[in-house]
Amino acid sequence: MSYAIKEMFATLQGEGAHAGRAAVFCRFAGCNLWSGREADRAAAVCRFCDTDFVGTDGEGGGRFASAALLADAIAATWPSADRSRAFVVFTGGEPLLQLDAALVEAVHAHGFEIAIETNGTLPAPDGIDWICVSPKAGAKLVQRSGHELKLVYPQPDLPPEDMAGLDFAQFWLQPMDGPDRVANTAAAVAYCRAHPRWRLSLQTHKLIGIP
Ligand SMILES: C[S@@+](CC[C@H](N)C(=O)[O-])C[C@H]1O[C@@H](n2cnc3c(N)ncnc32)[C@H](O)[C@@H]1O
Ligand SMILES: Nc1nc2[nH]cc(C(=O)O)c2c(=O)[nH]1
Ligand code: SF4
Ligand SMILES: [Mg+2]
Repeated sequence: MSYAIKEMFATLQGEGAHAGRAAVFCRFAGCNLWSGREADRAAAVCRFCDTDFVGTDGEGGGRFASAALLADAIAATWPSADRSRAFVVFTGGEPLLQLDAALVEAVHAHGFEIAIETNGTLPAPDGIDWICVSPKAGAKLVQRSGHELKLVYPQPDLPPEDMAGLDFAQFWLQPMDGPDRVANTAAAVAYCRAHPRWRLSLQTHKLIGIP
C-alpha cells in the first residue's frame, strides 16, 4: 500500500479533548465528501470544509511507498527529544480512505500514540488510540463509537439531539468557521449551557495563528 500525503508538520492539537498537546499532523490527500475543488463545493456533501487536502505538494507532503517509510517520516517530524509522549494525528481529507493496519502497526513501532480525525463514513481499523468522529449531514455514519464526537455546529440537518444513541466518551460542539463564525460560536455556547453533556471545542490554533 502506498500513501498520498498532502502535508506533515509538528504543531499543537488545536481542537477537542487533546487541545494544547504537541502532535505531528499527518494530513492525507483526498476526501469522499468533497473533491476539494472550489468549483465543486456547492454540490458537495460536505460544503463547509476549511482545509486544502488536494495533492501532495504541502510541507512534508508526498507519496510514500510503504507504511515503514511513512512511519519513519512521521517519527522524524516529532519535535521533541522526549519520545515518551510522541503523538500523531491522522487527518485529511479523509484519513480512513488510506489509513490501514500496516500503518497503525508501523507508527506504533516508533512508540507513537495514534489519534484520528474522521468524518465517520468508513470503519476505523483496530488499534487507533484516540478516535475523533465529526459527522456530516447527508453522509451515513458508519463509525458510531469512539473517544470523542466533535460535531461542527450548526448543521441544520444534523442536530446534536440526533447523536444521543452513539457510543462516545465525550461530546463536543465546534462552531462552524466561515462567514457566520461569530454567530455560530454564540449559538454553540448557548447550546452547551443548556445541554451540559456537550462541551465547546474552539479551533485554538486559528486563534493564535499556528498551523
Ligand atoms: C478538515 S477535517 C479532516 C478530517 C475528516 N475529514 C473530518 O471531517 O473529520 C478536520 C476537522 O475539521 C473540522 N472542520 C472542517 N471544516 C470546519 C469548519 N469550517 N469549521 C469548523 N470545523 C471544521 C471537521 O469537522 C473535522 O473535525
Ligand atoms: N493545530 C491544528 N489542530 C487541528 N485539529 C484538527 C485539525 C484538522 O485539520 O484535522 C487541526 C489542524 O489543522 N491544526
Ligand atoms: S469530510 Fe472532512 S475533509 Fe472532507 S470535506 Fe468535510 S471537513 Fe473537509
Ligand atoms: Mg484543520
